Amino acid sequence: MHCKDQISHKDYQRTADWLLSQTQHRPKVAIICGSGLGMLADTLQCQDSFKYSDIPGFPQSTVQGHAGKLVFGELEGKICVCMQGRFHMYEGHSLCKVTFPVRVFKLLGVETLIVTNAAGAIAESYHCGDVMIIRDHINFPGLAGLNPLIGPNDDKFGPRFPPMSGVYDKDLQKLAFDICKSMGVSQFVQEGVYCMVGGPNFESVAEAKLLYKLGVDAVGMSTAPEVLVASHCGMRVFGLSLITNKVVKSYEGSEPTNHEDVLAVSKMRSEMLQKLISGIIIRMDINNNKA
Ligand SMILES: O=P(O)(O)O[C@@H]1C[C@H](O)[C@@H](CO)O1
Ligand SMILES: Nc1nc2[nH]cnc2c(=O)[nH]1
Repeated sequence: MHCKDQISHKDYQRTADWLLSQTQHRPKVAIICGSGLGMLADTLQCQDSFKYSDIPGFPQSTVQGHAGKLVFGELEGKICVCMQGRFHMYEGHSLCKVTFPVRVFKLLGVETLIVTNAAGAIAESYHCGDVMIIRDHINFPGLAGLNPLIGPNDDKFGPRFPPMSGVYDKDLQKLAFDICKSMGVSQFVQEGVYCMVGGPNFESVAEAKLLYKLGVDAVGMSTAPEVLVASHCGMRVFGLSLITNKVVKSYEGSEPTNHEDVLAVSKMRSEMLQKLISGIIIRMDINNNKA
């Protein structure tokens, strides 16, 4: 299926040019914040902040826990741009709209994309409040033909047939582990496979059992499209899932999942995630990385 919104290179460029005319910041790192995780932007100094509704061409956020602001700022000399709120397919956005900011970031000069999300645990050993470093993903909508890269390929961004093996940068994963160790929070840290489903409903028991059999560790409703588009245009990618709930895999006696609990757990872990992500950004140079 072809993306229903045709977006041309000029459209991305127009938004990028507008942002470049409004801020002196020239970010090398972009962060997309998941549900309830937008306070990561508060770590940035010398902020320039724009409501999505004021940015030409930008989609609008509709989900509780997604503030709908783009924040530019500095973290110990590293210039970053942070999305306080992302766009989801289940809000009715086409995947081109969901991933629109990523291509704009590329045109701003961003080289590294950090994505965070709230996700439900499928793995038995995971607990609420754990942080999962994403090793790989399963893009369920993509496997069924819902993919932001469908349609004419824009060669200025990347190739027609991009590889998706090794998308999540190994050096950044190792750096994240090291930082968690030095923060003394290794006991909360997992590493695994994130699966994107379309949402907005949480999983039925049978779906949860299926995901378990497929080797999924955590399930959510986002992230894979942004990661695909970032990787297609040559960005380095790092991703974190905050485990906000255990997905119900039994017909006996479990509490159903709800968005309020997702937001409550996000709030509980917000400080740790802030420290972890700022640590990664600050130490990227030490590891001789690109940003
Ligand atoms: O934006 P993310 O993926 O963090 O949000 C997750 C998926 C749904 O939007 C919401 C469900 O509570 O949290
Ligand atoms: N699909 C899905 N998305 C989530 N986001 C946060 N928790 C969940 C969950 O259990 N399932």
